[in-house]
Amino acid sequence: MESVIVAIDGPSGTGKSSTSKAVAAKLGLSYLDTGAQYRAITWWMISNGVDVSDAGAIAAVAAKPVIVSGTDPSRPTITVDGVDASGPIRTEEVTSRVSAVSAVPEVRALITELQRTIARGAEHGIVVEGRDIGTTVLPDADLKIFLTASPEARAARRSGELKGADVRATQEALVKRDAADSSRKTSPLAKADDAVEVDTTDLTLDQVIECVVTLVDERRSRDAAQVEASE
Ligand SMILES: Nc1ncnc2c1ncn2[C@@H]1O[C@H](COP(=O)(O)OP(=O)(O)O)[C@@H](O)[C@H]1O
Ligand SMILES: Nc1ccn([C@H]2C[C@H](O)[C@@H](COP(=O)(O)OP(=O)(O)O)O2)c(=O)n1
Repeated sequence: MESVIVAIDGPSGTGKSSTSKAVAAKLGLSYLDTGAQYRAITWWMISNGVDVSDAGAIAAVAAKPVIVSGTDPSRPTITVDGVDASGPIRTEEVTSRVSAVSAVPEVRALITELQRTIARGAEHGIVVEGRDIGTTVLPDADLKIFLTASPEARAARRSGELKGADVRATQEALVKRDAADSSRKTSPLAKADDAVEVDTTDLTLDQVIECVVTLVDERRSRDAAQVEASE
């Protein structure tokens, strides 16, 4: 089977991580959570006393942390300087600061390069999820998906995860982060022109997974037919 690269983008709570992991596991592909990488560098900045409202200060030290992502979809990992960061990157403190850190062009250049290296190294192909994968990181991806869902549905999903969190406050924080991620100058959250948009508001997670697996299969059949026709 030919290697395949799938880019899955969209705002927070649309189902990118759950869908990407499941699709990668079903199809025997690697999996990369690029949001976790931006969270990891944000955690490092906070832990090292860097003023995250100062883009210059962030840029000056952006190359220091060594971020390593494990790409097995059944057990994704992330370390910073050899330390497991999977817990600390999900704190409210990191979530509220990640948009500022990830808007710094030097940070994006370094992390984008890391993401391309990981994608190139994935033997059987990879599902990469984020905000700018289809537009900037992997513009030649074989399949691009853009997931959407209503702010209400996304907030309900997120507050279900953060046990006891207030849905309204969660929705406000989420909408604010989307606005910051969509309006930054460098590589904003955006749908690529050739991405397939899937509104997940009224779909179950299983339906979304099935939809993406079908799109990958269709893409592979189309490629196989083209190769046959050219032989
Ligand atoms: N289609 C769906 N219907 C209901 N819940 C979903 C759906 N997709 C994802 N979820 C749930 O919503 C939460 C956020 O999903 P996640 O995959 O982390 O989104 P994202 O990576 O886009 O932020 C998770 O708890 C997940 O199980
Ligand atoms: N390709 C990416 C992925 C994430 N980011 C930034 C912007 C996002 O608000 C943060 C966190 O992303 P993450 O996917 O972990 O966020 P959620 O799981 O959707 O809450 O990272 C980015 O700028 N570019």
